[in-house]
Amino acid sequence: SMDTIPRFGTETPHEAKLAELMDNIDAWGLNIFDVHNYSQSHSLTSVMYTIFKKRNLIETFRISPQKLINYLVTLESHYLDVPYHCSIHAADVTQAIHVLLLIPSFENTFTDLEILAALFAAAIHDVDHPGVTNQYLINSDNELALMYNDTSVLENHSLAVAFKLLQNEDCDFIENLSDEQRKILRQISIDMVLATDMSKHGAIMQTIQSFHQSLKAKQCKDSNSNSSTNDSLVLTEQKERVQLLREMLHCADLSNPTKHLSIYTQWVDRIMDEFHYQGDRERSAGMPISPMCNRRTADIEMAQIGFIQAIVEPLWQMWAQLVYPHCQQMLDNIDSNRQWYEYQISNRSSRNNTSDKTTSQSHDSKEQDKLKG
Ligand SMILES: COc1ccc(C2=NN(C3CCN(c4nc(N)nc5sccc45)CC3)C(=O)[C@@H]3CC=CC[C@H]23)cc1OC
Ligand SMILES: [Mg+2]
Repeated sequence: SMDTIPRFGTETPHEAKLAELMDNIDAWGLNIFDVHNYSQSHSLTSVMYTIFKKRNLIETFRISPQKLINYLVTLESHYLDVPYHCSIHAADVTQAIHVLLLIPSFENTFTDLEILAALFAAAIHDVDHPGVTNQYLINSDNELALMYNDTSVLENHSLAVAFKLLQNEDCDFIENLSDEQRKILRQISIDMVLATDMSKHGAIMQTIQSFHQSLKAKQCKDSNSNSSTNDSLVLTEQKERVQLLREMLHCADLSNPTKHLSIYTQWVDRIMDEFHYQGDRERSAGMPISPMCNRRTADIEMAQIGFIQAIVEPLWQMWAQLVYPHCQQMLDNIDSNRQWYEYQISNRSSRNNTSDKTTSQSHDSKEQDKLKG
């Protein structure tokens, strides 16, 4: 019954503190690491459950709250304890896409089913990620590369794991969706998660410019000029709405540099931990060491400046243009964060290097050791 389900989906002695944090669930500035700590390491469950309640999705799709919690807790437990691609990353990306969906331009754009699919895709998109890249799995003849013929190996695997978990009767929170709705949810989720493979980044950047220009042309000026959303995007084709959702999840997946510096640098520590563990394995296996993965020659600041300039800033500039002025904060954070890393580099020459900066995160490397094989 309802009274057995805690307010944020999981039992925690810090419910008051979690409530305070969840007041910011609609804000770009939510501290997902605090949510993880105060939810007893259930950030993905508590964020998803809170968003579902807030968006009234439990009523709209007659979802059993208990089955939703069962699914979320099981999904969360299938994220591995790796430095970056853990359940906190899934919670972070899910909360980010929730905020992007709140942008006034999209007030009348997506159906409830598309919103359900988008949040689901974000929550599942990296489940059971082993903390190494597709290329590493291919180069090391990993079972997963064999299974998926070297094609979007990690993304295919996460989708398969996530949908497998849904087959468990106790976790099937979408049982009351019609067959047609289930088919659409599955179709949109597959499309969005496969698009988080960075090998698809170029294709997304190719089409985004012309696609957004066509959308701006269609943008309807609301006749009632004093309404809050005087320029909402209305797209008649589901195909176009899914393309927008695909870009939105890709933006959310590449949103670390759009966050406040104190949050962003924690993600940098984590991704570099993960890349350096992979580089250690490549080195000891006599394999070529992948870009940014060699801890002995790592230039963390340069890698971030390259990541921002080559990938993150161009993508977010396209996105911000479409929803102007609603993503200015993201562009401002990207700019100040890039400048901070440039300042770190300019500061190197004058700073006497007494000790190397070790990453501030100490991670249990048991998941990484599994891969040593
Ligand atoms: C916080 O800091 C970070 C967070 C995430 C990543 C990721 N990086 N990549 C790729 C990006 C392109 N990459 C580049 N390769 C080469 N050769 N040159 C260059 S210049 C610039 C990049 C680059 C390879 C890794 C992934 O696929 C991850 C899985 C899905 C999304 C993004 C994730 C990266 C971060 O900081 C670097
Ligand atoms: Mg991924």
